[in-house]
Amino acid sequence: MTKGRRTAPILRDVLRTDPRLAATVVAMRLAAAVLTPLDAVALGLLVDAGLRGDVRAAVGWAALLALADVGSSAFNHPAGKLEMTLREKTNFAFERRLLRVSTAPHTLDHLERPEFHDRIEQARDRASALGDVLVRAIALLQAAVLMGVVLFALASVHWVLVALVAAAVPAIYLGGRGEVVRVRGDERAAPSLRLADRLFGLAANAGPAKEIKVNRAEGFVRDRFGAASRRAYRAVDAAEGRALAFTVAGWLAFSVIFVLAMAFVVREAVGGRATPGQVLLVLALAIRLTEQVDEFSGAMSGVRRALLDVRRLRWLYDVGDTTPAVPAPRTPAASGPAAGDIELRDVSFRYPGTGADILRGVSLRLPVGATVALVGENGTGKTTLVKLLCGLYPPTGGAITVGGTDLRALGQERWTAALSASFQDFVRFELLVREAVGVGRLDRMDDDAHVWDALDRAGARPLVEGLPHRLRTQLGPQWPDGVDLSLGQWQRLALARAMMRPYPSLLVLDEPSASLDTAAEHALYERFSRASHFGAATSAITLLVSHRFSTVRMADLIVLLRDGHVAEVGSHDELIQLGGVYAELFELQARGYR
Ligand SMILES: Nc1ncnc2c1ncn2[C@@H]1O[C@H](COP(=O)(O)OP(=O)(O)OP(=O)(O)O)[C@@H](O)[C@H]1O
Repeated sequence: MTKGRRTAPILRDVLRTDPRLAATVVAMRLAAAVLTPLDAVALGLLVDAGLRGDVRAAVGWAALLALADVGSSAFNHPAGKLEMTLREKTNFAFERRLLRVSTAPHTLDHLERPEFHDRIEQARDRASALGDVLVRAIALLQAAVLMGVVLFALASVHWVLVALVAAAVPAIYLGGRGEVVRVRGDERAAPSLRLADRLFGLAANAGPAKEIKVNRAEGFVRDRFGAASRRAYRAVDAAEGRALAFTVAGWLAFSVIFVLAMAFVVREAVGGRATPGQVLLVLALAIRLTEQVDEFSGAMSGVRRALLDVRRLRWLYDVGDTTPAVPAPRTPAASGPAAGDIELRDVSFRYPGTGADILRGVSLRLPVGATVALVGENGTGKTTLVKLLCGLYPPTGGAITVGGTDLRALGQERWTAALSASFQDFVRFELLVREAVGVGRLDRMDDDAHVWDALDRAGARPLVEGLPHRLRTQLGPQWPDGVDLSLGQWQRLALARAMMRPYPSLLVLDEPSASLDTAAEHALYERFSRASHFGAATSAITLLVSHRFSTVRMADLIVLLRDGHVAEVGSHDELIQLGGVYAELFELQARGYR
């Protein structure tokens, strides 16, 4: 497909964002473009009428002068405001598309691929280009129409004066070249500016500033910030110097013609072939033209720059090629319940774009109703295995089945609906408490009794009862009346979120108590161990990832991962009897607590 054809749908979308608003802005800008040079025409005619002693005509031209001046401001000013709205609306429409692209795949791997992530980030940075392209194109149209009116008015005095408009062409061209040089300078400065921005964020935000202060690294950050900003401005200053040379050359050419045109019209007036009003008219039009040279070259390079950015966004429209599809199921789509024993058969996994298998030959059966604990050293692949079980990645080798059905045949949507999970790096949803918990099951978000039940199951009721507006408390200190929570309190809400689905087929608790205090952790596991806890009561499989062996020991089945494969499996007693790595680690931790 050609470049033009692939850019066209983007531009069409830009126009479709709010066509009525866009048409209003265009109409206002065009009206202003016609009215603006009319003031020069009215001024010239007013002077001539005055010199003739024709008071009625003078009053008429004065009225036109006032109308042209007031009218052009009356159109231009609100048009500027409407353009801001148009730009914002276009940005939002684009961000909606970006969000759709990022969230469309059911799997996670596209988000973890650095090149996809970079592209999304860059696309977001360029989102303003779409609004810009429209607004700049309108500015270009306005400048072109205005110059057309000026050309017509000059020609009405004498055809030679058309040279004045012709002289604007090299000035516009050289001004445009200057803009291109400026843009390149900005691009060269961008990495240093980005670095300076990140460094500023490190020093000025409470979170990272803690570490900076404790390590006495303020001077280091300040020096790096200074060096990065100096680098950025060196690039910008050099570009400004060259751009200025282009602009000055353009203006010199225009000024020479300007002076010659004025000399010509004055000579015509002296010879009685032009009136004083026409001299004034040409002078006023030349001034208008001077303003437009700047406008036109600015708008032209703006459109060019925005189009360049728009072209870089074309991949979003071909996103079907860039987001990896979940491999086609080997078996036909299943229709039975997404429940039953989970079985992993010789599962291996490698993150996209990496060279090593993180999981190798993992074979396991997770029986219905069981609590299975996954243990192992840092980086052995526990969270990776959890992501596979949640269907966030398809295995690169082997298969995962639920009740005998391959997860891929089950369909990610159905499997996600049967899952519930709370992750170690839980999200702090800065919403109302009811919503932050209700996200766990959207169709019951507004059911207060259901939310309270989930809070009960996560042991978070006392926390919410202590908040100023209970379920209706706004979370997040930067919102009006928003409250902040401690890390452990946020984790309790994350747990409650996982409890919104009381009967999942798989409940994943990845380090669910990492931020909980001892009493809260104890209460949590008490609740789990009661009545062979949750799993047996609901036929869910509970998968627990934890480094706390005192917690792990109550699981029905303990799986020890080592270097991406299953090293030991069994109950606590069996593994202690085995006297292997689990027994060693358990003993080590138990000794630590004595
Ligand atoms: N998105 C990713 N892309 C590439 N490699 C990854 C990705 N996520 C994790 N890894 C790598 O996979 C390995 C296993 O990571 P994983 O998070 O599964 O370990 P873990 O056992 O859960 O560790 P921990 O106990 O520290 O939470 C690590 O070497 C890690 O660097």
